[in-house]
Amino acid sequence: MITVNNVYKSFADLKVLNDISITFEAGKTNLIIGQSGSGKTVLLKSIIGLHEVDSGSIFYNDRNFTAMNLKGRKEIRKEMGMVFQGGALFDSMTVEENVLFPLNMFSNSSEKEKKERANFCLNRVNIQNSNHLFPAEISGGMQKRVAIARAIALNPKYLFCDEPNSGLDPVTAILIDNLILEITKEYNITTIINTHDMNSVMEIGEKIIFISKGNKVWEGTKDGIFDTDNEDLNNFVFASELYKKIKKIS
Ligand SMILES: Nc1ncnc2c1ncn2[C@@H]1O[C@H](COP(=O)(O)OP(=O)(O)OP(=O)(O)O)[C@@H](O)[C@H]1O
Repeated sequence: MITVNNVYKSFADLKVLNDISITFEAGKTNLIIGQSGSGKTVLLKSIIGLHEVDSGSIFYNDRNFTAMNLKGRKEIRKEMGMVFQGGALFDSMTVEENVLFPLNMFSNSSEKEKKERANFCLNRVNIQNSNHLFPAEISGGMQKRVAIARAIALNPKYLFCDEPNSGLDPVTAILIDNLILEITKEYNITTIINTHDMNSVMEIGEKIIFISKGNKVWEGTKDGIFDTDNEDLNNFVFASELYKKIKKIS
């Protein structure tokens, strides 16, 4: 579980996060949604410690991450997996080397064990016979799967995904979403996903948090999202013609 308590964050005069409090539960896909510029990435980066918050606190289970020194944070970082926008694989490394990277950084296992673990993770995301290929030689969907394999290499307790299916066709996007959902359940991970994508919300959103102009204005389940009176959320959800039609039908 990750708990965000009364977090504020500004850049000079720009107030980006305003009194944000959220509980992200383990074994669930927690989706942060909101318009471009609403503060989703700043929130995610604050949670993982890439931004220092101005005030408030972030707890990993009962551990106060905000109050920790670098050494303490490093221990918690070992428990985090990350899938960034665009996959963010290292272009100069092969598929296998990409997945070995966190193992080489943080694990004391033998070379043989690390290789076995990398191959287990690649198998888990259905990547076979591609260990020697470079990211430029595989499709966007495969790149995302390799990024997920790399993110789970160290058996994370916490998984962070920033727009994990950006740039993918709708069918591949749903496969990636479901892979993240399955892994979350299988390993009881606290998973936080930033997304604009209403298809992801409907496919895998177990807990949904809607951020607007740096404020948390709504949280609930995907079923509740169509019944809300919140005008900002309605504008976001029904921005596409498809969802306007769904609203009319339901
Ligand atoms: N390092 C930074 N310095 C100054 N301003 C920043 C910084 N990072 C983000 N911002 C500003 O904070 C606001 C929120 O940005 P953020 O990237 O969190 O939005 P977002 O909701 O993730 O948008 P998108 O969905 O387009 O990625 C924006 O106005 C952005 O310009």
